[in-house]
Amino acid sequence: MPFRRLCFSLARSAINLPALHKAAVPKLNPALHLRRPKHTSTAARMSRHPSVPIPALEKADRVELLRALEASLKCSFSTEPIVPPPSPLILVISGPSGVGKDAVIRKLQEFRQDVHFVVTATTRPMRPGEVEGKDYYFVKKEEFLDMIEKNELLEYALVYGDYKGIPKRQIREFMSKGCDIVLRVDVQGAATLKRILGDSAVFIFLVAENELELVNRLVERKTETKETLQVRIATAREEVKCIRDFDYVVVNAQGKLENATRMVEAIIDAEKARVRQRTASI
Ligand SMILES: Nc1ncnc2c1ncn2[C@@H]1O[C@H](COP(=O)(O)OP(=O)(O)OP(=O)(O)O)[C@@H](O)[C@H]1O
Repeated sequence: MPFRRLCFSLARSAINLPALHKAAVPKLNPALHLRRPKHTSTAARMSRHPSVPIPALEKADRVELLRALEASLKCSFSTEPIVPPPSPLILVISGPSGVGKDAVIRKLQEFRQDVHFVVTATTRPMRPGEVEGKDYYFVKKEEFLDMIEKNELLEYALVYGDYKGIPKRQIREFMSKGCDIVLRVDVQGAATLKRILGDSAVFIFLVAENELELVNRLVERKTETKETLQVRIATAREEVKCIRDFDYVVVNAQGKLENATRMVEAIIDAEKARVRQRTASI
């Protein structure tokens, strides 16, 4: 006998249930039970599912029909959800510098309220338009080293001469609220996170449609010097070779930011529909 049916039978025969987990007892369908006529015969009183002839389907009143079906199957139809709510996800969004990681994440936050972008701590200087606590936590090098010392970071790295790291506390806090978590890391960071989180997180690699567009985007952003531009382009060439280590690749084509963001949303939806859910614990 399936476990759920066994629990239900125990409840029916008034055996003491407190030791059993409450969630294991199916909820009865109130619509059906409220409208049940009172049993009159002794046999009917002895049975909670007296035999009721199944009425003709075309003419039957829906409640009567369901009651008759319950009776013939000798159990009530449960209103418990068939599958539990999906687990919160950890999404790791990575890709070469300038590909549009920040831009996609910003859009994603517009589309979905239940996504929390974990704000990375960094020692790099603030760029024009960036907001403390929203884009990054801008901290001094000494503060960052202190966070490393106290094991407060899930992952950290020295990127182009500046430290970047992911605070663990934020992830725990928002996952416990049922939010999906978005981590934004460079490709080197994604490799580290893969070692730490394995298959418990979803790894997405963002690319431009071609190298020329990526370079254009970096130049347009006007945040780079000639030297850093060269380093970023050379690094991007190497990073693209890592696509195979990711679960998904999303093309963020020129002028198609919304399409790329919708694709990330579709990935989230698909992950939520997985039979074997990923379960991350930090
Ligand atoms: N689909 C797109 N079409 C046109 N421009 C875009 C697109 N996506 C992003 N951009 C622009 O490209 C530039 C780089 O994007 P963004 O800063 O989000 O990249 P990033 O991957 O976060 O870079 P980094 O890793 O260097 O911080 C920004 O000026 C952004 O507005």
